[in-house]
Amino acid sequence: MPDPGGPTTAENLSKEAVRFYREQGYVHIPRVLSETEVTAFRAACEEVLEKEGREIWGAGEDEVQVHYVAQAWQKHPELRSLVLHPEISGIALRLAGAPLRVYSSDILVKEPKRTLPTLVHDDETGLPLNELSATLTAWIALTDVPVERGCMSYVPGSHLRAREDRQEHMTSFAEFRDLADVWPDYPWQPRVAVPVRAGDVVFHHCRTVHMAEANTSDSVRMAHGVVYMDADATYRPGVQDGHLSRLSPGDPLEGELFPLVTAGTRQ
Ligand SMILES: O=C(O)CCC(=O)C(=O)O
Ligand SMILES: [Fe+3]
Repeated sequence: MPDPGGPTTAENLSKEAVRFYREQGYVHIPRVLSETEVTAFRAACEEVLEKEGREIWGAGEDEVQVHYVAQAWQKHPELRSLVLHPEISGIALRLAGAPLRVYSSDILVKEPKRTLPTLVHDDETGLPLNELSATLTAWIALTDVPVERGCMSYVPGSHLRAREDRQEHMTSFAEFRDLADVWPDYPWQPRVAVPVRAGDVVFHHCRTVHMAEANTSDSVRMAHGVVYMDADATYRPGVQDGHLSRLSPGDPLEGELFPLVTAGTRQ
């Protein structure tokens, strides 16, 4: 895909990038954040990590895939402005081609030398939501992430696979099925590793199969994952839905905890 060279904005995002995303289920958008923004957002993530502590994605302290802080955007004003960043959310809107709301944001850390690969999954399985069609994740790099530091990899076109090859939902982690069980063709699919520089963003559809490498480098990998959901998504009891406990099944997710993303407005 031609690279325009300067910063990528919601306005100058190419039609090729949108087409690539719709066909492949992911797209790497270079230079969305400036160096100054990366420094500020990374500092905010470090403050939240320090203050809130972090949870483990993985089997235990010796088998960490990722350290994370959930709902991070509600824990620091700077991170609220990251999830509502006009270019990131504006690009998400153009890729999705449908109205979106912020669902969640996670700080995603892989410590050097001691983190395992992130397991193969798609995001739909773990989202406690109905009515997903355009829902996507913006994976925002706040450090350089070459392959050796734990970059993301994607199975191109996997968001378009048949329903019988997907685990659409789970109500507990015990239900989680290995992807090769769910999708017998998975082991023969190509995977594309996407190394990124700080300030780049990779977007992926909620059904796109993805994973991340281990961090075998000497320094930390810091990223921020923002899930932008279909604006009319409703609650479907599932995993990691403690923050939705005031909702009943089928309720819309609205209001200030799930802000609508609007093109071109700084909020
Ligand atoms: O950061 C990682 O290693 C995994 C992140 C992920 O799965 C996601 O953002 O959907
Ligand atoms: Fe994911």
